[in-house]
Amino acid sequence: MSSVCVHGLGYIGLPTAAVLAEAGHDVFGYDVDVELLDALEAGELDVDEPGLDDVIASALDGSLSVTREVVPADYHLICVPTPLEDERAELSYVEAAGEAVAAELRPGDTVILESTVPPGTTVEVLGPVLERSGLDVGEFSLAYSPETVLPGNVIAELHDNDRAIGGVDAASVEAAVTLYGSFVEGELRTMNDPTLAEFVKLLQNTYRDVNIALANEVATIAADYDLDSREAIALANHHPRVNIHQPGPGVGGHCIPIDPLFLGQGSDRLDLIERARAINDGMAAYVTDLLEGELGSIADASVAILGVAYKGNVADARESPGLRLAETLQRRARATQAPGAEGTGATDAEAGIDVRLHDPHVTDSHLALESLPDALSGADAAVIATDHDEYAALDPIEVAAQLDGDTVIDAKGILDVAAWEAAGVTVVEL
Ligand SMILES: NC(=O)c1ccc[n+]([C@@H]2O[C@H](COP(=O)([O-])OP(=O)(O)OC[C@H]3O[C@@H](n4cnc5c(N)ncnc54)[C@H](O)[C@@H]3O)[C@@H](O)[C@H]2O)c1
Ligand SMILES: CC(=O)N[C@@H]1[C@@H](OP(=O)(O)OP(=O)(O)OC[C@H]2O[C@@H](n3ccc(=O)[nH]c3=O)[C@H](O)[C@@H]2O)O[C@H](CO)[C@@H](O)[C@@H]1O
Repeated sequence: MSSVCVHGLGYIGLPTAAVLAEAGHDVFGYDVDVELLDALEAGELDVDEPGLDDVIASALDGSLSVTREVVPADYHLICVPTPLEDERAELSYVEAAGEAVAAELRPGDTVILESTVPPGTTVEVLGPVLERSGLDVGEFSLAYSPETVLPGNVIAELHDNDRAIGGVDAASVEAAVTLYGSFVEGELRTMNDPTLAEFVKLLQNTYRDVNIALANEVATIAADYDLDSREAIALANHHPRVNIHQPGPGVGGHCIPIDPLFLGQGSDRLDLIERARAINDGMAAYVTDLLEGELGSIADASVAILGVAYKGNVADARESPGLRLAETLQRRARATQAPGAEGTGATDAEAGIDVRLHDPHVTDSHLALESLPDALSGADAAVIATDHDEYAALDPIEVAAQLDGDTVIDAKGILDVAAWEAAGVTVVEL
């Protein structure tokens, strides 16, 4: 077993550190966020992921220790953020982690980058930073191995997913295989090229984004033919080589709306990929059109948005389709009231629209979330923007009694339309 220093104890790094400890390694978890380290040391876990708190708690009782300084280790695993800023991947966190590793790097150690990055980052950005240690690549091992876990199923996927491993040389591949082989039950797919592994990771999320854009466009076309898009997609998917994804109010989360754009960092050939982004982002305007179609005008409407988490049964509201819809409704209402006033910063009250937000999972105090009765009470319409189980289980008779109007836009296709229509609700599905 080896010593492993994990850099970045967020959504990816903390479970990875815990699973490595579970596999018997001596794991040191390092993060620049001191409050996070304090909370971990105090055993105060704030994780929104099934089964994760138990795994982390038992790792902290075992061979996972929180460290306030980067320590020398056989392996350094870098799991720091790589946000998109001004259309570029912000790599300063990777560089900072690289510098901290360089200060402790010893001949024979292995550095593995797990963060999602534009192709070329491991070799062109991280490698040179690590060489500030005085060691050349080759004297230490260097690899890229992307994380592919699905939020909501992290622990299982950490173990079960196949893993791409791209090393700068055979020794780097071998070192990374030894580490991942200690806890991964999926296939380890190795390549002597970190850039290829970086590219493959981006392709996976790009495939999903483009496929969802197809589903979203199909939904708008099906509506023009008065057809149920989900039924049509399900029927089309019976073909052995067809797998169209599901339409929705947009694509959210910290990965899929962002990662495809990383492909554009070293290439100006993105075309379909950028169009897919625009189609997915444009679903907020399409849902707004649907509301206008039902309500006539939204300028003075009260609309309850049910769901600001980016997807069902999670608490993460990053790149939230529900919040994008709220902004789009407000912009459209302003433009409707005073043509040309779009983007002038007029308030809701001036525009007359009342957008209420509800989410049973999200706890962000900045979002002015309302209780479900407050959100629904007297509203002209409700939009299901997230496929939380709680929304699928809503009682149509209760909701119909709370709403003033009778329109529900089911942008996630989770309601039993017959039951809702029997309760007097007009359901518009995507
Ligand atoms: N969240 C996901 O579902 C997911 C899945 C696959 C890949 N990824 C990728 O993994 C990477 C990490 O994502 P995340 O969701 O865990 O992010 P996160 O924001 O949850 O956690 C990152 C952590 O890194 C810490 N950090 C920042 N700079 C640091 C430094 N120099 N040294 C040590 N710690 C530092 C932050 O304080 C934070 O706690 C990103 O590149 C992301 O795109 C995320
Ligand atoms: C290739 C892949 O699987 N990658 C996963 C993805 O995780 P995720 O949680 O971001 O992915 P999704 O569950 O797809 O959700 C994204 C958004 O798309 C909407 N959606 C989804 C399906 C659909 O048919 N129609 C939709 O509209 C959904 O509501 C939500 O807003 O990225 C992680 C980080 O890289 C990966 O680690 C993880 O493997």
